[in-house]
Amino acid sequence: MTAPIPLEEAWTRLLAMITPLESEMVAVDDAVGRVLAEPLVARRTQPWADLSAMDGFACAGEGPWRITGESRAGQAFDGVVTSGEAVRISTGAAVPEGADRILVVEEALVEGHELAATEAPEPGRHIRRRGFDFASGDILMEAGQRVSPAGLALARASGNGTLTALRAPRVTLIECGDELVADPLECPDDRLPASNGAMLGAMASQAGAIVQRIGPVADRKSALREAFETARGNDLIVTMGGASVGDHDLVKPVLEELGAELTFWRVAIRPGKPLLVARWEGTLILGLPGNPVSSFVTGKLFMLPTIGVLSGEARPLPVPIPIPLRGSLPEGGPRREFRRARLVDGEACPIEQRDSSALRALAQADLLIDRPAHAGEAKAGTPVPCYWIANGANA
Ligand SMILES: Nc1nc2c(c(=O)[nH]1)N[C@H]1C(S)=C(S)[C@@H](COP(=O)(O)OP(=O)(O)OC[C@H]3O[C@@H](n4cnc5c(N)ncnc54)[C@H](O)[C@@H]3O)O[C@H]1N2
Ligand code: MOO
Repeated sequence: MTAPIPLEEAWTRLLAMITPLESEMVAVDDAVGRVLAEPLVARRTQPWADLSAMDGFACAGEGPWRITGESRAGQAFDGVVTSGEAVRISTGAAVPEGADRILVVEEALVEGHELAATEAPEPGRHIRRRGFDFASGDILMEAGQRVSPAGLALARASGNGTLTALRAPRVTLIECGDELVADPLECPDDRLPASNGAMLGAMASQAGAIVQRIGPVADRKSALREAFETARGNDLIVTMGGASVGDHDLVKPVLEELGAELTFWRVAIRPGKPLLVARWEGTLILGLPGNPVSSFVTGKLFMLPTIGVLSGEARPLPVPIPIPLRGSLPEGGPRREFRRARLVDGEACPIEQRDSSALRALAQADLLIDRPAHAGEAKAGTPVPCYWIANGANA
């Protein structure tokens, strides 16, 4: 048996075997979660004219002024404002030609058509200049960027109805184990409701994948082989469980029988050591360990980046954020460890429970603290690298 490889080497070898998928046109309203294949270019200028940022009066020169009309959002004043004149204006309405300052309603004294100010408005104040946000032809988002809800709004505001994105990856998740039961309401005491498929399925969907789930599959080679055949042709197959060295751990032997090419097996991380990466025809295979926390951590560290590269993400690997430690951490062990932690008052507070089957502690964790192998003791207040996992009270 070969020794587990370091995480960085595992990432390098995994990323090297993934090719991004093809691109297609997508309606912007369906584009959230998709990754741009081409930059998003503005097709209009925003704002289209100088606009008022406040409700009040667009004034020319220092007051007092005479009110000569109104400019509303969507219905601009079509005259010119000359010195000593003003028009009523609403937020988002065009500032008429000649007006050089906005007097807000709260500081206006109106008597009939006469207008004075309790506070003299500064020239230029509360005016949003034409094109200050973006101008037609500007690149607003780069290829490789995932479209967020704000990105969708930007695409619409910039006059785009479609964009070019990579196809969403098709991912099949297979969970295996004789002890697993699909229906949590119908689970005898000596069995276990399957939970990893649902958890990893939700993570994959959130990452933009089209998810199919198979299982729970019995610990029989023929059953597992059949599951792989059903998933054949997908972009990615993720198995959970059966990845270790027990007599019933069948993922590796079945993949070998199917003629899959094993890229590596076992990574020097805790939890998650028995991770397997292979390729079967054009399909990538990730074999995640079955312990639920191990499944989650390897899902975060390997499945999501794989989906990220397939989807076209420019930066698929998780980015650590340094967060000061609450309390201290003892010296690290021989395996690089991902410790669950809560975010409390801006500090990373490690959760005592480290067992890789403990789902309650996982569901309470906001963060994974990345502890290098043989790390020295970390004292209270030391910034430690953390990955945001959004499970806990701050999700
Ligand atoms: N002799 C050794 N034994 C084990 C080693 C080792 O190096 N030598 N590694 C341990 C580590 S670390 C892990 S992690 C596990 C991984 O085992 P498998 O991937 O083969 O997973 P299983 O044995 O099938 O299951 C482990 C555990 O998780 C539960 N499980 C599995 N699938 C699901 C699911 N879909 N939903 C909920 N829970 C699931 C399963 O019931 C087991 O309790 O191996 C160690 N052993
Ligand atoms: O490495 Mo296993 O994933 O700890 O329980």
